[in-house]
Amino acid sequence: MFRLALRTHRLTTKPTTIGRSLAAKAYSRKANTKSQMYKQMGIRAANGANASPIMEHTPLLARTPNSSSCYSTQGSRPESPEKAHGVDPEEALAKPRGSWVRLIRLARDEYGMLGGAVGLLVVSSSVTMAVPLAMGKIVDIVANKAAAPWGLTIGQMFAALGATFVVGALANTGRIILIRTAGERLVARIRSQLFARVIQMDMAFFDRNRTGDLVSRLSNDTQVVSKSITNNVSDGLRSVISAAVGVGMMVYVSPKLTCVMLGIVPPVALWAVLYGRYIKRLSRKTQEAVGDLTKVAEERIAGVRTVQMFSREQQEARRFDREVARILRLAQQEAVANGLYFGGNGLVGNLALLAFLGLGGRMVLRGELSIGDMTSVLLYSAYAGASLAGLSSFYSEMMKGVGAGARLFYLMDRAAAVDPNPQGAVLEAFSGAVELERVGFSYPTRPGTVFRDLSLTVPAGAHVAIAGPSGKGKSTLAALLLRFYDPDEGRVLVDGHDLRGLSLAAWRAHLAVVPQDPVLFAGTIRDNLLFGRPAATDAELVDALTRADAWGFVERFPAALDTYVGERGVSLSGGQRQRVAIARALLARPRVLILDEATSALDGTREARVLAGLGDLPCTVITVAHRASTLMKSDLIYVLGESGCVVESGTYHELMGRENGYFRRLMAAHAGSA
Ligand SMILES: Nc1ncnc2c1ncn2[C@@H]1O[C@H](COP(=O)(O)OP(=O)(O)OP(=O)(O)O)[C@@H](O)[C@H]1O
Repeated sequence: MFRLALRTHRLTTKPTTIGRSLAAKAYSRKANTKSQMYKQMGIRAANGANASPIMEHTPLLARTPNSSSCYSTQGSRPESPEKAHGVDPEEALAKPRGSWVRLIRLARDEYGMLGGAVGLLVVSSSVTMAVPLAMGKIVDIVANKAAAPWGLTIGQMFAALGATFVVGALANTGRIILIRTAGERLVARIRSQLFARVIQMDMAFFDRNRTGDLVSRLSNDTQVVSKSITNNVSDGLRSVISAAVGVGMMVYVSPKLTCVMLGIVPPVALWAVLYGRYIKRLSRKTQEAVGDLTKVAEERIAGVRTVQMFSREQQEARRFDREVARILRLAQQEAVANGLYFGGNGLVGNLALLAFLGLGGRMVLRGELSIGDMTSVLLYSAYAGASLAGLSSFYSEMMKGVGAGARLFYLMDRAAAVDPNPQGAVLEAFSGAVELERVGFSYPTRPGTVFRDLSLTVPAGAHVAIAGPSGKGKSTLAALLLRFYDPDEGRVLVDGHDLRGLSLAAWRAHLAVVPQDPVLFAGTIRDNLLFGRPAATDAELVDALTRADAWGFVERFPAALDTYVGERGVSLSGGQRQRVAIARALLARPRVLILDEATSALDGTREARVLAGLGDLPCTVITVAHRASTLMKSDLIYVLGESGCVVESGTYHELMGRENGYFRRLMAAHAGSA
């Protein structure tokens, strides 16, 4: 079934190409010499006029590392300080992106709801603002035996006031429901958009940013932002309405008293602006600190086995405490700022009240003002004063939102270092031939060069192995083929096309990589396999597991394919995880399969069974391996050396036959250490 499916795969690989590459591969296993293999693959001999890239490269590769023209630059440049704590250096250099206008625009899909809420707010605020006037009238009715306004009886006046309050309460209820709903919808939308952005970021981004910080942005920052433009805007508008109506009514009742009370506005406004700016800075720092805290918690809980293995629970608890203390310090700074701000405001308000009572009392005594009017102005000024405080807290909350928003906008705006080129070419008939042409590469977070002038060719359908000492770039090759990174120099070619010209998603569909420590997702074995190809049937799952020598143990689990594998696949052994990951890769029907020490946890017999299961696959297989048993099965081996380029290439027997050859010494060292 699986084989049938492979044949009908949508990749319309030319039958002749497959046939030729398979025949070449089959033959090459029997062939004793490299020249026979190349000949069969249709590649001309090394000394021919039109030698293939492999053969052009061979004389260089045949040199020992000392004689190689490649020279080591690894670590030659000073390493950039990698991010250990706090902000991604790239982000720190990015221009500030948060502005309140942009923040408000985030909520454009909720403008309707927010508009409705504003309408209801006007109703409820109008009701609230009618209270002081009504109070003043009641005081005058009681103190001066004045008549109720508009010819109403006192009973009717109380009934009308009661009805007005009910309308106000209903409007307030509606406002709160609309605002909360708009806020939650906004959080949900920003989270979805942000996650979709983050999951598409290039690997350099993930090298710099840690999971916990990104999770914190998705959970905390989104909430701060949403609150600042829903609840906060609503409260701010209520303050604006209260302040405007309050001041208007004060002017209407007594312009003279109003002037005294308005004298406090300029200092309070200045105080509020200073406070808001301070809070904005503090908010950004707090969000970063919360990000770091989440980072530490996430990493240490995920790695709890290692923590306990080294009995480092206390140490890690202390590390967490340090992060908690950092947030606490920032919260304390905010508390002090808060206290000073509101304490100062209260003092100014009370001093203004004293001035008001002095002047107002004198006016009442002189008969310039009734007690009821003085009561009204007093209540309106209390409302207006509270609104001023509300306005400044609106400003500081907005600034908090701008601070948190900057962290979100950075993610939304960041251009991918690797262009996914969605309009790029799609290789419908990809043969599986891969070539690296004079590739130079260093990781963006670590300038020391990994590859310099690296060239190698992997013929279609061949089984090629990459060998070399640890840390010389074997896994990096897979990363370049996946376009997790683009080379700094040179090109990666597939069927002669530069990878950068291809649609990234379409290209990756041709490729499957199984790393040494593959990650399985929390779920069942079936869920994990279907990740490779969601439409696969059970028979195809079993076939892929059989090829990966995994069906034997899966079948014996009581729940078989429906066995839960735990987070990152922890409830499987390392070897079982590797084999399930190989099966998952096979289900993706790749034209190029990269096994990056993907069988390292298996014993020799099991590894041989897995490799035998892959033997007749119509795809190019690139294996990163140290073991002689794996390397022996390859048609061609490229050996990466100290110099960041290929130092030798050939079949296993050719390379082992070289007196004092690099590969031979490498294998001897490996055998010695094994
Ligand atoms: N994401 C990364 N960011 C920065 N440097 C990296 C990254 N991944 C690998 N490196 C560095 O690049 C170099 C090559 O690493 P790579 O993993 O390709 O080596 P390798 O040959 O596969 O090693 P091994 O045999 O130990 O698996 C190493 O010096 C490594 O420290």
